Amino acid sequence: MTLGMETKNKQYLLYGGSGHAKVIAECIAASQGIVEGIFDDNPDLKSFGDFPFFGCYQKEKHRFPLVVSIGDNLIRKKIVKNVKYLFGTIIHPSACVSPNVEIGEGSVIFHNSILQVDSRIGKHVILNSGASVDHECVLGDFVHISPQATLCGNVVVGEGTHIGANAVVIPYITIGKWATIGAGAVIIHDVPDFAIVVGNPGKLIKFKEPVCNTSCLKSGKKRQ
Ligand SMILES: CC(=O)SCCNC(=O)CCNC(=O)[C@H](O)C(C)(C)COP(=O)(O)OP(=O)(O)OC[C@H]1O[C@@H](n2cnc3c(N)ncnc32)[C@H](O)[C@@H]1OP(=O)(O)O
Repeated sequence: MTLGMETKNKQYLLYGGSGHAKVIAECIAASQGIVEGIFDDNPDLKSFGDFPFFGCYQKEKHRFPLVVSIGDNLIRKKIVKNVKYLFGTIIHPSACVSPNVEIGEGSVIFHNSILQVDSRIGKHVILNSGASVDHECVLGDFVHISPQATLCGNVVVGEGTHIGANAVVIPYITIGKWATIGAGAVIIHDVPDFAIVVGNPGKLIKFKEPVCNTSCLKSGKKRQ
């Protein structure tokens, strides 16, 4: 599925002046879309490349689909909760995306990544450069699949989980929510929520502390 035609002349906004934003901007340009401006809440940031820079998020300027251009999954989730609804989905023309997939709003699919048949990816997901998500995978919201990572068929990844660069997950594995898979790990067993797993074969080294779930995000407090 090539979205180049659908994206032509379409206008977008970005939220987050990061390296990740630069890649998203190039994806938009490659699809002949237009970055109309960028928000960033950092008061020290005064400009971002040649793009119109708006500073802090302003609801009234949110007139085009927005992409939260921050790689950190938890920060991305916090931002999404605080902006009005209108999100864009960006797919670089070099990505190989089956026509039989579901892609949630706000998700970005970078250069040369692959998304195979009957996969479902949630909202605000990142498929980074050259990531490969094979048939019938299910990815929750706010997942990040890093460059060159490979999910074999029928892998399930929970909300907010980060799969590190070049990691490999064998078929039928379930990875919990808000977990981290280290760069280069090979995952051959299921991974629990909030776990950090590294190495080949993947070994659980610790759990994230403090553990933070969606209810803590709602209340703005960290779970004890
Ligand atoms: C375009 C982009 O840049 S997208 C971003 C892509 N980013 C990534 O892929 C980064 C993935 N992150 C990692 O691999 C990190 O090392 C993490 C998250 C797994 C661990 O980070 P931390 O929690 O800070 O752990 P820390 O660095 O303290 O390491 C803990 C132990 O695990 C080991 N370890 C850490 N990462 C790895 C890894 N990827 N593979 C093997 N062992 C590892 C460390 O050597 C250390 O071992 P030791 O206790 O025997 O000394």
